[in-house]
Amino acid sequence: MALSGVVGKDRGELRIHENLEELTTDLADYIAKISETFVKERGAFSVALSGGSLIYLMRKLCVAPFNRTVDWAKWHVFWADERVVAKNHSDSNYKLAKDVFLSKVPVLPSHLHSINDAVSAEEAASEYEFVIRQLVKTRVVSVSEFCDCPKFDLILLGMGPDGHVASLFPDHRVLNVTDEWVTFITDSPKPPPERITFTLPVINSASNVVVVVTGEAKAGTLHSVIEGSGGTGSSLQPARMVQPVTGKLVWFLDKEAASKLDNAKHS
Ligand SMILES: O=C1O[C@H](COP(=O)(O)O)[C@@H](O)[C@H](O)[C@H]1O
Repeated sequence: MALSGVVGKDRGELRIHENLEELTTDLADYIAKISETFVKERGAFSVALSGGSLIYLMRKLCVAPFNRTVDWAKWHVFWADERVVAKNHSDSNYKLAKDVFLSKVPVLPSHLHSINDAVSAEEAASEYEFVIRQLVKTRVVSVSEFCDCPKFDLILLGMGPDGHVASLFPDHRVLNVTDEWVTFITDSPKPPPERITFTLPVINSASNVVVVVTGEAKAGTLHSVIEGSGGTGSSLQPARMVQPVTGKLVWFLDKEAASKLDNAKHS
């Protein structure tokens, strides 16, 4: 049973789980319910994935009951960030998601919107934005009422120990990009260096944003992001900048990641 709580105005809902077994079940259930809502409402579900530990924590989506109850043919899968490497490279976020769960469910191959891995990071970012713009025109992806941005039904993020989300790293110039949907970096502090990433305005335009954080090693950063100053000096941790304009933000945590949160102690 997850402890649940709502934190400060822009910090969203916390779901704190006793162990990974509970977290993975709750996460799969939550994603399945959001997908059902959007498939009923508009006949499609647009979901953007990240890489890293998040993908392993989504693994229950490909087992019963979710493998049978989710309307996989209506899913359109995107990547909130991707490493600019070949699709069969062990660093590829696409490969990770494909290996761990996408190859085990009936998502249509034409609905897997991965980046072009044969061009430079800059070209891959601009081509990916073009692809998303076409899918906004055909309403596969909704559009924001507030800015020139796509409105994904769900964006799933992990958080690195430094507070990075997608490939938005602390103090990096990409945090200030507001005139592009997808941008690129060639100097990622975490290898590999070349990546594409959704920009903050795109993340904050989504209808739902889920951030999944596990393990004691991230507890200090998580405390700073959720209950502390959100960074050092004048720079905010990227995870703190995740503040959906009208969408819902939910944090899926295990008790180790949440161990430094006052909110967890008092729930
Ligand atoms: O490099 C990346 O790292 C983050 C965090 O990964 P984790 O394994 O510490 O959870 C991930 O969310 C991002 O998509 C990925 O490209």
